[in-house]
Formats: sequence, C-alpha cells, structure tokens
Amino acid sequence: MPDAGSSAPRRVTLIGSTGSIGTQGLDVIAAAPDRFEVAGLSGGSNTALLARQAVATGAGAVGSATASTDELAEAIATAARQAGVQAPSPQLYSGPTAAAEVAAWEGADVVLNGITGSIGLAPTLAALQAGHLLALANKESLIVGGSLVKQAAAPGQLVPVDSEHSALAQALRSGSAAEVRRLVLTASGGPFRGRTRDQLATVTPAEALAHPTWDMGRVVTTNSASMVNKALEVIEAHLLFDVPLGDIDVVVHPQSIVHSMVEFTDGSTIAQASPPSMLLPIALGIGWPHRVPGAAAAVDWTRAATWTFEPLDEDAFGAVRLAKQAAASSTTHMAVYNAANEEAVEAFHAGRIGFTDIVDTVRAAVEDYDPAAVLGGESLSLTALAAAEDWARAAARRRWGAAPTGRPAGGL
Ligand SMILES: NC(=O)C1=CN([C@@H]2O[C@H](COP(=O)(O)OP(=O)(O)OC[C@H]3O[C@@H](n4cnc5c(N)ncnc54)[C@H](OP(=O)(O)O)[C@@H]3O)[C@@H](O)[C@H]2O)C=CC1
Ligand SMILES: CC(=O)[C@@H](O)[C@H](O)COP(=O)(O)O
Ligand SMILES: [Mn+2]
Repeated sequence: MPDAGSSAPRRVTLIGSTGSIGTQGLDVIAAAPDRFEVAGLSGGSNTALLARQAVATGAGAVGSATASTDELAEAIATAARQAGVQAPSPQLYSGPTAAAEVAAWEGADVVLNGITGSIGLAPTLAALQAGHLLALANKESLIVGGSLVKQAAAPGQLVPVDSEHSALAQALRSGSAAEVRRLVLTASGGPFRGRTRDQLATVTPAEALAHPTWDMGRVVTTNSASMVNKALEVIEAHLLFDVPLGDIDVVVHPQSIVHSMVEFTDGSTIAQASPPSMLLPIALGIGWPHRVPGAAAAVDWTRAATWTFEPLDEDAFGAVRLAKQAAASSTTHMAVYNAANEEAVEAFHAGRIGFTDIVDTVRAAVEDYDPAAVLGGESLSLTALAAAEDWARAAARRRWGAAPTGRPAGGL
C-alpha cells in the first residue's frame, strides 16, 4: 500500500482502463502528474484504445482479455507509429487471467478496479493479495465475494469509488462507528422514475440507457433503471461499513447532487454534495485519504437550484427489498442475485426479454436457490461462488430458452 505521507507520485494500475471508469481514471491521473502516474492497464475487447493508452501512458504492464500478446504488441506498435513515437515494450498479459495478473503486478501502489460484473472478483482479490491499495468501482466483486473480499483486505486497504460509498466514507469521517444511526443512499430514480410496474413492462433498451444524470457503461446504466444498481449498493454499503441492512435506507434524489448521507445518533445528518461527476470519487479513491485539488467542479451556490427527495416506490421497483432478503439468506445468495441479473441484462439488450423480466428473473433465481442442494455443504469459497453463479446463470437462461453456457471466461 502507498505511504499516505509520501510525496512521490502514486503508481496506479487501471483494470477496465478502456471503460467509463477507466478512461475517467486516466483523465484524473493526467490532470495530476505530481500525484499519480500510470503503472498498469487492463482491458477487454477494445484493443485499439488499450494500445493507444499504453503508448500515451508508458504503462509497465498491459493486459487484454481478448487479444493475444502478439496481437497486443502489434496494436501497440501501430498506435505508436500513428502517434509518431517509439513503441514502448510493457510486460504483456493475455486471456481470461490477464486482468488479475495486471492487478497483482508489483509496479503499482494503487489499483483502480473498473471492470464490469462479477468477473472483477479475481482482480479485486489479486490486488488485495499483492498488498496494493484497492480503489473499488467494481461493486460486484465485493457484493459477490462478501467476506472473502473483506478478509483479504487489510484495514484501510479497500477504498470505495462508487459515488454513494465515497460520499458515505467522507461523511463517516465526522463520527465514530458507535455514533452512526443509519446510512441513507441516494438514488437518481433513473429514466423510469414515477412509472408504475405496468408501464415498465414495455420500455425499450434505448430508453433504459437514457440515464438522466450519469454517463456510464451499459450494465450499470441498465441497473440504475431497474434499481438493481441501488440494490447492489445497499449490500455494498453493508459490507463496506459494517452497518446492519435494516439501518440502510434509500431515498430518491433526481438531481444526483447529494451522493448519500450518514445520520448520527444525535439527529445530525452529514451529506456529501457535488455535481454528478465520477472524477471526484475516482480522484479521492486513488489518492485516499487525501483530496485532489481541482478534481471536479463544486456546487455553484450563486445559481438558484432545487434539490428534492422522495421515497422509493418499492411496488414498481422491488430490487432493493429483494437484495436485502437475498443477502440475509446465505453467503452465496448475492452471487446468485448478481449472476441472474447479469444474464437478464444481456437478454434484455438482445431483445429476448422485457424490462420487468430482469428483476422477475433475479427474484425467481433467489427464491429457487437452495445452497445446500447446489453446493452440497461447501462453505463460502471461490468454488462455492462459482457453483452458485453457474446455477444462477443456467436458471436464468432457462427462462428464455437459452443454452446454459457458463460464466464469462476469467470469471469465478
Ligand atoms: N461508470 C460509472 O460512472 C460508474 C461505474 N461504477 C461501476 O464501475 C464498474 C465499471 O463500470 P463502467 O466503467 O461504467 O463499465 P464499462 O462497461 O464502461 O467498462 C467496463 C470495462 O471492463 C472491461 N471488461 C469488460 N469485460 C471484461 C473482461 N471479461 N475482462 C477484462 N476486462 C473486461 C471493458 O473492456 P472493453 O471496453 O475493452 O471491452 C471496460 O474497460 C462497474 O462495476 C460499475 O457498476 C460505479 C459507479 C459509477
Ligand atoms: C455514479 C454512480 O455511483 C452510479 O452507481 C450511480 O449511482 C447511478 O445512479 P443511480 O442512482 O440512478 O443508480
Ligand atoms: Mn453508485
């Protein structure tokens, strides 16, 4: 882990460097060269962008889930030629284990995990086991891994990047754990705020991707529309901050300026507010515990503004209640919840199922899942999680008649 008092730039590895979090992470690093430099990069299928990033940053390690090392070296050579510079020769990694290998690479102080999905669990564990500070955007790895991830993390080694959890971590600096009464996570409400369940049945993928306040990757944007994102975030907060599920609430705040709040036992509420931008939580995550001056724009108090708060409609959006039930059921139920959701989101975008079928699929998987039958007594382990995920993906896919092919390569 980096020395919090050191003035040397922190060496940051970006897992999922070609995605929304990853590219914003690179922007944060480029804007603060006195504080950060790039150590490693890992991407999925966008090899050309990964190669351009490798040339621009001089990263020491580069991994691709899809390109071979020869293809990656060729892409880097091409990108260097196009940029008119000499090609760098980083250590190259390829295939399903590349992200975890780059996450463990010893040339880093900090790993920003911005992969999407439970496939991020291996790099999360690899970064922690390598002793790096982990700035975690990939909430799925914590939610699925649960106590496996918590046990792998030394005190202070895991810093949340998710905007709500970054807000909570900041607000929690104001009091001791014993003084916390409850956590309140804000939700934008997504593009379908105010719709009834019947109205949700006919919405399209394009409508689901039209998030009102955040520009993010496809899966998290879809999850915001279904409230699965908020459901995952409630469990994420429970795991990060050791607050009971019953003391974590959700409130809809369409402006996405207040990113979450902590209510203390004396009736005080501390909220964190800033215009919606991930630059701030990313910068704080990789710079933790230090703030990065100028990381993002602050609220402009000279302009009139209205911030509103309303209760979550749990009849139309049942994902949060369902996740609380699942998390309380067994240590592998959230792996089932998440895997069923990942499959259903893909099926929704492929036009195989409707929007409300997403949460209905998750609900059926969570309700039908019997850990004793599926795991045969295996306690929480990577093997058990893989079996739970396999079961959930197959159960989900059966609903729309797809073959029960397994998890994504490189996953659990
Ligand atoms: N975007 C945001 O503002 C926020 C995101 N988050 C969380 O951060 C995480 C990332 O989200 P986001 O950046 O939006 O997602 P994106 O879809 O934009 O990016 C995902 C990244 O993961 C890479 N990737 C995908 N599959 C694989 C794989 N099998 N092996 C290796 N790399 C892979 C992609 O590579 P490629 O593109 O090259 O295929 C890409 O770099 C999610 O967990 C999300 O919930 C949390 C808060 C805010
Ligand atoms: C930016 C971020 O942290 C996202 O997870 C965001 O929370 C999504 O917005 P919703 O509140 O609509 O889920
Ligand atoms: Mn969030």
